[in-house]
Amino acid sequence: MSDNISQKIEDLRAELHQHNYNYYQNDHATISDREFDLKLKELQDLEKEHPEFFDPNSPTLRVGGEITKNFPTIQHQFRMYSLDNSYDFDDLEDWEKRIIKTIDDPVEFVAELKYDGASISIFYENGKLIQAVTRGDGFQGDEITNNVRTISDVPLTLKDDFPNQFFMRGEIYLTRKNFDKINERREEEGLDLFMNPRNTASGSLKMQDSAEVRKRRLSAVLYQFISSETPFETHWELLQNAKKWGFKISNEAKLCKNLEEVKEFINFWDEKRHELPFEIDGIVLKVNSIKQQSQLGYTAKSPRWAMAYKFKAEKVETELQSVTYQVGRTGAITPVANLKPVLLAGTIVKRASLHNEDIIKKLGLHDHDYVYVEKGGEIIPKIVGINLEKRASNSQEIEYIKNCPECGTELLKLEDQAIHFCPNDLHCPPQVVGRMIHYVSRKALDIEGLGAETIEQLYREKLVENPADFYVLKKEQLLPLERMAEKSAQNIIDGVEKSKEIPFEKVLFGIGIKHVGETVAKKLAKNFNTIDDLKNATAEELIQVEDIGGKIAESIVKFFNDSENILMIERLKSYGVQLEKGENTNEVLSNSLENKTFLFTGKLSLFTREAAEEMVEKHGGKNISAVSKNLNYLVVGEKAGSKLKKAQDIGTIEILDEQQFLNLISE
Ligand SMILES: NC(=O)c1ccc[n+]([C@@H]2O[C@H](COP(=O)([O-])OP(=O)(O)OC[C@H]3O[C@@H](n4cnc5c(N)ncnc54)[C@H](O)[C@@H]3O)[C@@H](O)[C@H]2O)c1
Ligand SMILES: [Zn+2]
Repeated sequence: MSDNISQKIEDLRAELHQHNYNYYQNDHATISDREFDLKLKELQDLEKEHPEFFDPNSPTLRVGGEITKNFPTIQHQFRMYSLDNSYDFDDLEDWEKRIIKTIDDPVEFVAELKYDGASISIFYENGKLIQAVTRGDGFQGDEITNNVRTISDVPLTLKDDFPNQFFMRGEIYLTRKNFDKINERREEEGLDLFMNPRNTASGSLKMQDSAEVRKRRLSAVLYQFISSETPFETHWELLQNAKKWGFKISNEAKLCKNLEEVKEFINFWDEKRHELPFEIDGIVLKVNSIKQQSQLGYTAKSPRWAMAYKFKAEKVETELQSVTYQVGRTGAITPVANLKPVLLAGTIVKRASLHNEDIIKKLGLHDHDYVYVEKGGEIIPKIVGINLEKRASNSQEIEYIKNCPECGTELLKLEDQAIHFCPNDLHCPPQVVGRMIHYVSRKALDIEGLGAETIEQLYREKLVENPADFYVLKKEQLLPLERMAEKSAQNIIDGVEKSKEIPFEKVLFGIGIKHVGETVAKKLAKNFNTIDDLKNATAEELIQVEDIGGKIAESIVKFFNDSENILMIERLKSYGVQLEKGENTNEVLSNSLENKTFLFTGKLSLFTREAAEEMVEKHGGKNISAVSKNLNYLVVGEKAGSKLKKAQDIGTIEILDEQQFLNLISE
């Protein structure tokens, strides 16, 4: 008997360690948070009943994360704990009872949203951001200061009457909107989509290149002040003051006099959370009085003075009406479950993604099954189970399609990938349209007036089939189209004409060679002067170029081996599209800094001096080498010395930190 239990405990521990690893290290969970929490609870209960199997390394006693080898490891001066979970009001009442056993005075709570992101601890000294560290295993974490500096919600310098030295803890997260943008871009570039904002935020923080981190447009909220001396008596006052010092504090936090008010807060947000621009997975409750907090103290893993309340993922049952298959613009096939419409988490759900064949098989889905649908960590509703009792006896198992529903071509599946795709990239309608949409997109040829819808129409009318066709479009052909006024038709014609000025590197990106994203296109344009040089390059030669690997090289060679592609290129050339490097490779982004002079000093951490000077030039400004009356802006990094002093003495020079400089050029 006890052998069985010990085995069960060991199994659960091993399984949970693995899930922790998937979740924190790989940013790719394989079970839902709820399932994880249930297993953890099961282990907790078993350990409580059987203290003889105690193990200090059990996942019940440890914070799940770990440090990585990619960043310097920093010991936390104050340990970073996890939170205990509660799932209903009974759990909360039990928690209050435990508190009352220790505390005699009335207890107030601060209720906060539980942002679903990655936690961070940021050290400030004399009002300056010094260091940012991840939670790691709670005792030590990864030092990711440069990455955190790129997040505009995190102040680099403080204002007002801040304490000398302290840590601010908070959550780095991604808004739904920025998450969608990242995925749209990834889709354009033919990359796998990210699963949810949480693991994207957490993964972004672990990138080595902080310039890439900046592009992810992360957000941050700060929710905890930590120091050996606390300047206020309550958590609530600390939050209000932190706001004055310049921190982004959640506007939704609320001071609650008692548990009743806490419950109201929870009920409110359980319903309204879907309207927030970011995801939360629950509510966090904290005892307001700092004195009471220290009386309550900590368990091995979490503070006794705080509690997470986790929302239930809503789950509903509905009928599967059919499975259809979508062909993406890159040829990827996505099976979609069409459902009998049902209300879930505030929206009517009619469809759920089934992702790929393996998932359908794993579910064992039959036609017209009654399925359970959940909106959990993923944005898109998900089928999490089947009500087998309602299955018709003669129902058939869903059989995955063998051919492309759009063009009939036999589908392919790469060994290391779960998805099928249609290899007919030149003639499969969604892929043909996708390629043209990509060509006109902002980062490619940037043809205004030509949106996805118009291109679809033009394609249906057989007016365009590949990007070269845009250049022979006539106004008379456009005018008969639906909702096409004289002016919009002229805009398209003008936009197409203007695209002939777009530089080579963007054209290279635009023609849609698989695996050639924006950055790769830039590298190629640096190394090959003309499209013909690129066409004539062998795979071996291509691999010599920085950042070009075998997969990309192969794809380039394949592209130029296709006669239709060659024909398109020749046509583009004949219409005057830039297919070689122009003389003026220094592209100009704006003239917003015209007549303004800049100088950079000190240790820069958001960008290199070279990159900064390039930015100035691209916006029409000028870099000069010394501080004088002619200088308009001095941008100071860390440890700026004599130049800063001299500039201050002159008095007319505007002094910016790095963030302010970025704000200036993005205005
Ligand atoms: N699906 C999986 O495989 C898997 C694996 C491991 C963990 N998980 C999930 O992660 C949870 C455990 O993660 P955890 O240890 O980070 O605990 P947690 O997410 O349950 O709670 C602690 C964290 O909440 C965050 N937080 C957000 N808003 C906050 C606020 N206002 N105040 C204080 N903290 C706030 C902080 O980052 C803090 O570290 C599990 O309960 C589970 O749901 C899932
Ligand atoms: Zn096809």
